[in-house]
Amino acid sequence: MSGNTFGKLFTVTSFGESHGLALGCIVDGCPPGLALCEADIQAELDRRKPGQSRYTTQRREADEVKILSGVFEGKTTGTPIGMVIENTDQRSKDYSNIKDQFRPAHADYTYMHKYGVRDYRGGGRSSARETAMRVAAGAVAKKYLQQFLGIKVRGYLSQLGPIIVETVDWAQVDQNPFFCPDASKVPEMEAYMQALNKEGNSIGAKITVVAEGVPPGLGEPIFDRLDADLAHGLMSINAVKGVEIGAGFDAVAQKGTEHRDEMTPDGFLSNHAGGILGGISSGQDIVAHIALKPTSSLHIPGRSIDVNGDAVEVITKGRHDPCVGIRATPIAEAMMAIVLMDHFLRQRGQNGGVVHNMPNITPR
Ligand SMILES: Cc1cc2nc3c(=O)[nH]c(=O)nc-3n(C[C@H](O)[C@H](O)[C@H](O)COP(=O)(O)O)c2cc1C
Ligand SMILES: C=C(O[C@@H]1CC(C(=O)O)=C[C@@H](OP(=O)(O)O)[C@H]1O)C(=O)O
Repeated sequence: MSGNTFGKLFTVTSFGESHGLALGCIVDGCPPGLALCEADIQAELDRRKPGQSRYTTQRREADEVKILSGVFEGKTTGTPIGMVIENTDQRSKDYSNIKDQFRPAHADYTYMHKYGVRDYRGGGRSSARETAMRVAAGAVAKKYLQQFLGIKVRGYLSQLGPIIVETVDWAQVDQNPFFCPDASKVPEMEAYMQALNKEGNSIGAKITVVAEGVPPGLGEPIFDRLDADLAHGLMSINAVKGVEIGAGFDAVAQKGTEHRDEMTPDGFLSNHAGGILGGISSGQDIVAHIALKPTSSLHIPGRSIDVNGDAVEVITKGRHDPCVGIRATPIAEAMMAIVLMDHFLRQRGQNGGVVHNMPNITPR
């Protein structure tokens, strides 16, 4: 299988470049009978699309999705679901002066080493524009998980540079351009981003993503552990430099008595494990955090080399996200939903379902 496909039983293959004609994906493995229409997908795409606030890239794309196949009379048929989005606002000329130069921290240098040729119009295939298709595929998984299993996947911005979010009110997440769950932090974020934009610099961010209602028993014990697959899915998002499940790196400083999630007949007493034990879901909320690096394309000159190996100063024109994390919440949700959907199908294939004759441990 090529590196352009993700998953084992619920697979997502994407194609397309940022400045090409279109982006598309094929979602294979979705069971028949799920009511699905373009509006279901569009609602998720509209959360991710560029050009919606002054704190994101000013490239303006409608990201209007067309479903080409796999849906008949409003329901999935079980055959591959093909979806496509046309690119309309490329402005490739902005990149002509750096076509032979490598932007430090972007993928230009490594793509050239791997392929010996590079689509220098924008980020080409390395542009996070590709994540539109993950969001489209994730919308299918999200809908199935919610409708047939009662699983809800949602996320939020938990840190923007030095600004840490401590209070989570889910109702506020979609009410501001940051996906911030604490409205009282929004003015601080706006002021921070305005100062950053003036400086022409970029900043990192952290996203938290949570799946509620996941039954115990999803996952695999060894290589394809649910946490390993989640880490793969989340780390596969552009600019992600770290993934934590549950306590993550905080576990280093914890003692066993603090970290272990004790159980009572009424449920777990804490969730440091992030809902996964031995690679298998415990029935608690699945909690993951991702760290996104600051955007590499900057108007501030940076030292680099060109295709001949000569020293150059790179200045990137084009339109860029000053903080890529601001738009990453729907993408992280999509990747978590895709992984859970894949493991649900695997569990159904091997065990015929997810309900076992187990003591009734109520998830916290
Ligand atoms: C939602 C989102 C938007 C992004 N926007 C930009 C951007 O405008 N300019 C840029 O240089 N990088 C942007 N990136 C990051 C690049 O796509 C990424 O750094 C590049 O593909 C290299 O991959 P790596 O950072 O994972 O090594 C964005 C990433 C995400 C997730
Ligand atoms: C277009 C989108 O974001 C792009 C992500 C991106 C990058 O390098 O990742 C670089 C910029 O675009 P280009 O490919 O033209 O350089 C962003 O505008 C989008 O998300 O739809």
